[in-house]
Amino acid sequence: MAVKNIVVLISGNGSNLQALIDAQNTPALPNTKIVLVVSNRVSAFGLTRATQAGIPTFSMSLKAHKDAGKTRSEYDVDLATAILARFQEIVGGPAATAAAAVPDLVVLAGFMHIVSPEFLMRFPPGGLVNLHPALPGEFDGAHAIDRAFAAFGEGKIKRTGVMVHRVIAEVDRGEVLLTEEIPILPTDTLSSLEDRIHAIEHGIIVRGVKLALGV
Ligand SMILES: Nc1nc2c(c(=O)[nH]1)N[C@@H](CN(C=O)c1ccc(C(=O)N[C@@H](CCC(=O)O)C(=O)O)cc1)CN2
Ligand SMILES: NCC(=O)N[C@@H]1O[C@H](COP(=O)([O-])[O-])[C@@H](O)[C@H]1O
Repeated sequence: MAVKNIVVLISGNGSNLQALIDAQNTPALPNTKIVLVVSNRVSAFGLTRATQAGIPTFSMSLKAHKDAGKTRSEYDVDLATAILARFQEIVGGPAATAAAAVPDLVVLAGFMHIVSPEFLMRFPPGGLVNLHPALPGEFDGAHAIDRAFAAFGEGKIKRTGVMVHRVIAEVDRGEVLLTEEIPILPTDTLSSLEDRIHAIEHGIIVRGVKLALGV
């Protein structure tokens, strides 16, 4: 069976990317290869992780696009175009087949940019998944862990969680592939909760990608 080619989008530390790097082409994530890592922040340490693993990378900054007088929509088109062009260079093969090549899956692993329909329409439907540190329908968007901890402090919740979901235009509302509840303990600080969530994320992202690829 042909190897499943994965592109990972990041914005920061890349600990979830590292979990995928470590799992690729192992029984946890069989017959897979991360072929490209892309960041919207040039300073993302995840780019270093990818380079250390021998994985090609590039970054594209929204700020640089805006400084050049380009719109957010133009950034999204340019980003998708660059991802596909670089992917086709890497995947190779005869020009005709290379041009048709698209990633088997694009994984948003801490990618802190809301992608527009102009971006999504350039990839196969269902071809992107996202890891989000909250339960379905709760704390959509950025800073989900902080918001969950604040809600716990107000007595509104006693647990939070993480999920892997398909990416659609509506943020964090795509089909849920995997979810896991995480209790919030009375002794928790924001930091201890973050640590427990991150540890669970590193497992669920691998299982979620495995599920999404059907490997
Ligand atoms: N169209 C979609 N785009 C993205 C999704 C999605 O489900 N649909 N998931 C997010 C990941 N994410 C939560 O899981 C998320 C990331 C970032 C933001 C956000 O508010 N970003 C701001 C910039 C914030 C910053 O730069 O620190 C923005 O894009 O203006 C919300 C949710 C990935 N994209
Ligand atoms: N809304 C998306 C979001 O908040 N994603 C979160 O960013 C972190 C990235 O960590 P990493 O760079 O170490 O993988 C992870 O906690 C992930 O759930």
